[in-house]
Amino acid sequence: MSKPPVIWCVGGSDSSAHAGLQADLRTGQDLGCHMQSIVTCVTAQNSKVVELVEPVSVAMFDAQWQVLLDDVYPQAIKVSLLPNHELVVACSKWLEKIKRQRPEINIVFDPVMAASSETGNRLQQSEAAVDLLTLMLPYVDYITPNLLEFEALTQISAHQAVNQIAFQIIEKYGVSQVSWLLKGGHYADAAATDWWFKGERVCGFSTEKLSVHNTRGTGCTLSTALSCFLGYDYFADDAITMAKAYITGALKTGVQIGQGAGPLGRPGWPEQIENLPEILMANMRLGQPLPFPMVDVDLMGVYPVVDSIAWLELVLRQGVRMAQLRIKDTDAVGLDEQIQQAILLGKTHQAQVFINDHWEKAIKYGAYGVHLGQEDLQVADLTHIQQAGLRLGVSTHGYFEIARALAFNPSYIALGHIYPTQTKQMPSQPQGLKRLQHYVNLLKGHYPTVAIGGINCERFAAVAATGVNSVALVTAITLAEAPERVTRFLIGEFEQSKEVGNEDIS
Ligand SMILES: Cc1ncc(COP(=O)(O)OP(=O)(O)O)c(N)n1
Ligand SMILES: Cc1nc(C(=O)O)sc1CCOP(=O)(O)O
Repeated sequence: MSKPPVIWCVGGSDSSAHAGLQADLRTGQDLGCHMQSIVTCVTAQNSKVVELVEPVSVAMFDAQWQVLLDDVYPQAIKVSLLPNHELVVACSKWLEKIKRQRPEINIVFDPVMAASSETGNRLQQSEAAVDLLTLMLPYVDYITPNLLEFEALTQISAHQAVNQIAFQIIEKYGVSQVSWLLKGGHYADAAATDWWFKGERVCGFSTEKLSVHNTRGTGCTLSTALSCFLGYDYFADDAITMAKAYITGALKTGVQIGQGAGPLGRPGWPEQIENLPEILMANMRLGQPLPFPMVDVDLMGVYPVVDSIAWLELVLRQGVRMAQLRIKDTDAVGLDEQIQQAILLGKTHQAQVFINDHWEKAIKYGAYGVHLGQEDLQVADLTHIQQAGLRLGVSTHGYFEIARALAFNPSYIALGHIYPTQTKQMPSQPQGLKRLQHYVNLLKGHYPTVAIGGINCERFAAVAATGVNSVALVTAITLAEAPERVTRFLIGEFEQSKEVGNEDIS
């Protein structure tokens, strides 16, 4: 069994366990991480009041860091409540040391200043906020203030255009490694949009604002979930998408414990498609409100992606019912003729033949569907493709791209790349089977799925066993010694995996 990521949480003990370290530990446990803690203070609080806050001594604080460091390095560190100035100074020294030794460890800082319970003491002495950013920002990768914390710490108004906020963050703190995640729960909008600022990059993660009562620990839970997903090595945009989906699920499952607002639920790995945020980006085209026509899922299965009519004919003759013509050269001789022949072959074999990239020609000649990458989605005339009755397949490489693709209501979603591939230079690491399984679980019953990238005869059965609707292959077929036999073998394997899947259900 693979080891769980180790995540350190630096923060205060909350006797009610609605927020603070107790909420952090439950979140990490829920996401399969091993959580370790560095206590900054003990608080006596319940769902209604913060009665007393007692910081630990700097000696105790240092001893916790040292003893953990003597034993193991974490994959990520989440820092939250630092109740006084001495502990802010001590924490920044530890972070400096760790960043010097292991710059790859992600540091997430949730600058807690006050509890959201109705009455009581401030959690952080006001003098601790002085120099907080100066001391912490050099070592932090993510900072996750809510609107009130953001304005109090930066003196930048959160009530202005997001490009203006981005500009002022750069003006004040320079362009750095720091990602600012400005949480939108306190805005008086119908939507809860968290804005991510990193240098000039601005991106919104938006969900409908939920009208729920049990909201204690929202900030702790979001920042811990983010730390956990970073600990699993997800990219920043994927980890933020997942953390937002997680917090939405947690808000929906909150429980009334005590007399004030109760704690959030712990909804497990984000696999509910309705909890994925809508992605908002400048210059990103709006989604496609009407769905594209559906594909016939029963005809999906083995999905060869080939670059010539000869190959297309070969695979269709073996019984393949879904295939793609992928000719990357826009100036290829006879491109129009090849696309027309591909469409005709699809009709002859009653197969779903997709055309990669060349959407205008696909429309012109009446193709069954087109397959587009994320960049193509920004430039292709999707309304025209849809009105012409073509299906749309979309490439994705993680949660962020999946969330973005959903706005277009595509006919299927391709998930890549699962294994290392020789066919194409990929900017990211292979996803592997575990991530594929999560994506399939997320999309099942909503969108047909296709796995692609490095899938060969040996790996095929394990990929099919995830329940993915289709497996796309290039070299497993085109470099095979006996491509006809391999294609038929894979068709048989896929049919068998469906039978096993059906047995599982019954
Ligand atoms: C089924 C399937 N999935 C992914 C791709 C890759 O498409 P794209 O992102 O457009 O990259 P190129 O194919 O253009 O390299 C695909 N073609 N088919
Ligand atoms: C064309 C393509 N797209 C990918 C993606 O992840 O989007 S991976 C890939 C190459 C697939 O080829 P092979 O089966 O030879 O590895």
